[in-house]
Order: sequence, then C-alpha cells, then structure tokens
Amino acid sequence: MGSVYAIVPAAGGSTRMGGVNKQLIDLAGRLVVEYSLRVLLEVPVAGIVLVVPPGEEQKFLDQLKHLLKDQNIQIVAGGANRRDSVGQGLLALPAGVEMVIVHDGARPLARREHIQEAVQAAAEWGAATLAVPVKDTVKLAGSGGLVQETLPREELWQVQTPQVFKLPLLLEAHRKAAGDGFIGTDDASLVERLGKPVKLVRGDYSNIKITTPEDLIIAKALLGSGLNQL
Ligand SMILES: Nc1ccn([C@@H]2O[C@H](COP(=O)(O)OP(=O)(O)OP(=O)(O)O)[C@@H](O)[C@H]2O)c(=O)n1
Ligand SMILES: C[C@](O)(CO)[C@H](O)COP(=O)(O)O
Repeated sequence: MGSVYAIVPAAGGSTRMGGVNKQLIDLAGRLVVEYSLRVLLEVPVAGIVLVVPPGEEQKFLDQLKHLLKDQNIQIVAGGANRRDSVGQGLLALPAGVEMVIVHDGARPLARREHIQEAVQAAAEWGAATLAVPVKDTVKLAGSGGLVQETLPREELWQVQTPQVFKLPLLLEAHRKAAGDGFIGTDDASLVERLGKPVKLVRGDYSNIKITTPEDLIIAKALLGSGLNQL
C-alpha cells in the first residue's frame, strides 16, 4: 500500500453546539480535535491536513503547538460547507499520496483498529466508511407529519468517519460534486454519485460525533469507560 495521508475537517460553525468551536473544547484533559489527530497518527499516516475556520488558523496553531512541533500536521483554511473544507484539504496534499483518510475533527472516539480495517477495505474497493447497523426502527416521514413508510432496518447503517479513499477516486468525486452543485453530508456520498462502490466497515457505536452539548457528556463517559483509550 502506498502513502496514506489524512484530512481532518474541523472548519464547521459548531452552530448546534451554540457557536463555541467544538473542536477546541476540552474533553477529559485534551481538546476534542486532538483525539482525532492522535488516533490518525497511530494508524499511522504520513501526514495530516487539518482544515480550520478561515481566520482561526493561529488559534489552532497556538492550542495544538505541543502536538504540532513533532508531527507532520499542516493547517489550512476551510470553506463554507463540509465538502468545500475537504476540498481545501485535497488541494493541500503533497505529491505521492495514494490513499486519503477523511476524519471529522469532531469525532474523538474512533479506534485505530477500525481505521486500519477501513484502509484495507479501501485498498480493495476504492472507498470505505466506518458504520454501524441502525438500532432503532426508522420511519420515512410523509406530508403532515404522518408516517409514509417503515424502512427495512436490516438494510440501514448509520455512517461515521473515518472514510477512506484512493486519492484519484476522491478527487474525481469532488470534481463532479462541485460541478453539479451537490454538497452532501459526507465524502462517501460523492463517490456513490459516480456509481462506484463504497465498502461498509463495521465500527463501534461509541464513535460518536460531537454535535450538541450532551454529546460531550456521553463522550466523557465513554472515555472514562476505557473502551476508547489510545
Ligand atoms: N464548513 C464546514 C462544515 C463542517 N466541517 C466539519 O465537518 C465535521 C462534521 O460537521 P458537523 O458536525 O455538522 O459540524 P458543524 O458544521 O460545525 O455543525 P453545525 O451544523 O452544528 O454548525 C466537523 O468536524 C466540522 O468541523 C468543516 O470542516 N467545514
Ligand atoms: C460525515 C458525517 O460525520 C458522517 O456521519 C456526517 O455526515 C456529518 O454530517 P453533519 O450534518 O455535517 O453533521
């Protein structure tokens, strides 16, 4: 397998967190984004492009300086949506990269073994994403707040990051999505639009995304449980 690099989008507005940059919140003694960076370094990866809100580059440099001094982590400014932020990360990749791991800066509990499995799956299939089977019954809402349909749960997966791609495939997917004005909520969906396969790799339910304040309480409890320590 060739050179594996990571892009960590951390340039969102954290609106559902109340506007405080959630990647820079302290979670049991470390910044939320630091967990995402550290597990990627453990995979290992050749380097990381960390994508941050425009104008916040210095803040991230200052708060992560203890980690950045020894590690190949570059900080770049992101875009108005997640796709554009990952796109800025793609522009910053050095020559020779073959595989790219995209991992949310707001997902501090991913496990190294699962990321390694996703890298292997992407080497075989071109694209892979961590995911877990949906636990609840999911219904499609119709008009007037009425249920239109109950979806077949055995076919439903809740998708997470990391998502791993062969670089030429991810570049093609981003070019097409940008050309079509399609934004999407993850990178795998951009590859799906090309009609190319994305392999589901079963991860952990504990790999939550920090989205609203209660997620911090859940993440802290999960860290305390020892399940997700590096
Ligand atoms: N323009 C954007 C939007 C999102 N993200 C990143 O994509 C990940 C998943 O996005 P989400 O949790 O939705 O973050 P926010 O967009 O910040 O959330 P909100 O909708 O509450 O503002 C996060 O790590 C976020 O920082 C990004 O890099 N650039
Ligand atoms: C990429 C992602 O984390 C996979 O679950 C998710 O789609 C991000 O969605 P959001 O709407 O940006 O929170």
